[in-house]
Amino acid sequence: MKKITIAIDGFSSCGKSTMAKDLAKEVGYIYIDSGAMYRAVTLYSIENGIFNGNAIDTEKLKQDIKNIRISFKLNSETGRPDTHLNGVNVESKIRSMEVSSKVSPISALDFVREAMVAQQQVMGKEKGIVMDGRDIGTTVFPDAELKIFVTASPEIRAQRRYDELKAKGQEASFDEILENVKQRDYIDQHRAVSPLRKAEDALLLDNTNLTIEQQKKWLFEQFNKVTG
Ligand SMILES: Nc1ncnc2c1ncn2[C@@H]1O[C@H](COP(=O)(O)OP(=O)(O)OP(=O)(O)O)[C@@H](O)[C@H]1O
Ligand SMILES: Nc1ccn([C@@H]2O[C@H](COP(=O)(O)O)[C@@H](O)[C@H]2O)c(=O)n1
Repeated sequence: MKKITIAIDGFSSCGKSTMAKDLAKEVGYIYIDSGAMYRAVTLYSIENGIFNGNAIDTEKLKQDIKNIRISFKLNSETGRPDTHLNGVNVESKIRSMEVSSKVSPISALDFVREAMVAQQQVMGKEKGIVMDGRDIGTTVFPDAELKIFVTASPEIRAQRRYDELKAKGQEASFDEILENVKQRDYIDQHRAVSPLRKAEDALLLDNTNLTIEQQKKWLFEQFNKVTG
């Protein structure tokens, strides 16, 4: 069967990667979490003195960006790809609240986006890929055969993230998570370069009242409609 490109965009913590991973596994496609790439650049910036408080040394990051290598390696225990930054597994570190609170200003920088989008387009050039993010259907793969835009209420998104962190035994504050979700949505929607928005030809999915199984079934149906 001819392979297609699938772009899943939407607001933070609304279930994009859950849907994308499940579909990719089901149909044997590559899965790429583009948010993990921006998170890895943010972690690099935190660890290499590019942040002074919330101020970003953009000149240093501009020089360093070509030395930031991001790759994904399958974790045999979780069955999911782990993010590696310059050869080091940073999957756990990039999910911290510190990275979450700093990632949107980093991802708003034009030269950072240029570098990430170029890498993402190389990853998807053979098709057979499911990529989730904010600008996949609008900028990275504007010709994707299947585009989905996911949304859910901020409160339910924060609750899901809170439950996830609690289940992992990590410290979490619901209010802090809700604030972060709203703040990232705002910055992501209002940045000058590739702001978060629904592509005109994307299908809208509000999963506020859907279970993981229901949204999985819905996505699989959309995939079957496109691939025939
Ligand atoms: N329909 C759903 N009902 C309940 N929980 C869900 C649903 N979809 C996803 N989740 C859970 O919500 C949390 C966030 O989901 P996920 O990480 O897939 O979101 P995301 O949109 O990829 O987030 P991010 O923007 O941070 O990349 C996870 O714990 C996931 O298991
Ligand atoms: N295509 C993308 C993907 C992500 N971002 C930025 O990264 C942040 C973290 O992404 P998550 O998917 O892990 O939540 C996100 O808030 C965006 O700022 C992006 O700009 N483009």
